Amino acid sequence: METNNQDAEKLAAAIEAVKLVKDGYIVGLGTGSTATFAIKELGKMVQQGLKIKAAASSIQTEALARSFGIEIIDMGILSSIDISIDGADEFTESLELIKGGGGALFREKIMASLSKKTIVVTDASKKVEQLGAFTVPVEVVPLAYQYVFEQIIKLGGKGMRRIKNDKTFVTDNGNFIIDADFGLIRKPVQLASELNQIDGLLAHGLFINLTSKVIMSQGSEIIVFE
Ligand SMILES: O=C(CO)[C@H](O)[C@H](O)COP(=O)(O)O
Repeated sequence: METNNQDAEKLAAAIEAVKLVKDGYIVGLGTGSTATFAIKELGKMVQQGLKIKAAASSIQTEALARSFGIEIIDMGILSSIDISIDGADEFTESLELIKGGGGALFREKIMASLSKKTIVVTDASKKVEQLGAFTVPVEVVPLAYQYVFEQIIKLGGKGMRRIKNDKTFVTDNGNFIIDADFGLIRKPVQLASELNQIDGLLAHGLFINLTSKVIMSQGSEIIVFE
């Protein structure tokens, strides 16, 4: 369960991250509760005159950004994004992440790939020694569902179809999510590369070499990993 303290940490990390946004930037907007704090802060800055355009990593984020008057551009026409700000479900000091708890991993991964700088904002609960306490979300094209599910088992994982409100969760791209439990992940680079080879698997939540900086808030302290 989220605590007020966790929310205060998320807000503090978000406030620190938005300081890196400059006039004229194209900004990538993440998805989730921590990214939401950053979007709201950026919204205030836009209302005070900051000139930015933004690419959104989910339909929900796009609606929130527009509600603050942030101009949205289609990510599909961009060849680069100046900076993106997003959350994470887990991160290590070597800037490897698990993302996708909110189901936006595919767009978030494309956004991070396009970004000159990707800033991850977190509270202190997200820092781990080794990834894997959080299951790895895997976005799968529905017709490949059973095939991908069985490939995950072959890699030593246990898959679970994501369900929300008693129904199969459907991503913004019309796909399903398998939450794959690989236990503690000793070789995230190897696992990421094995998952990348599965046909029908659109994206997985292991984000390797995609993060410039993690801004973590812990109590009244801001700690930066880069
Ligand atoms: O990857 C994500 C969404 O797909 C989020 O960034 C991640 O789930 C963290 O969310 P929150 O900030 O709510 O803890």
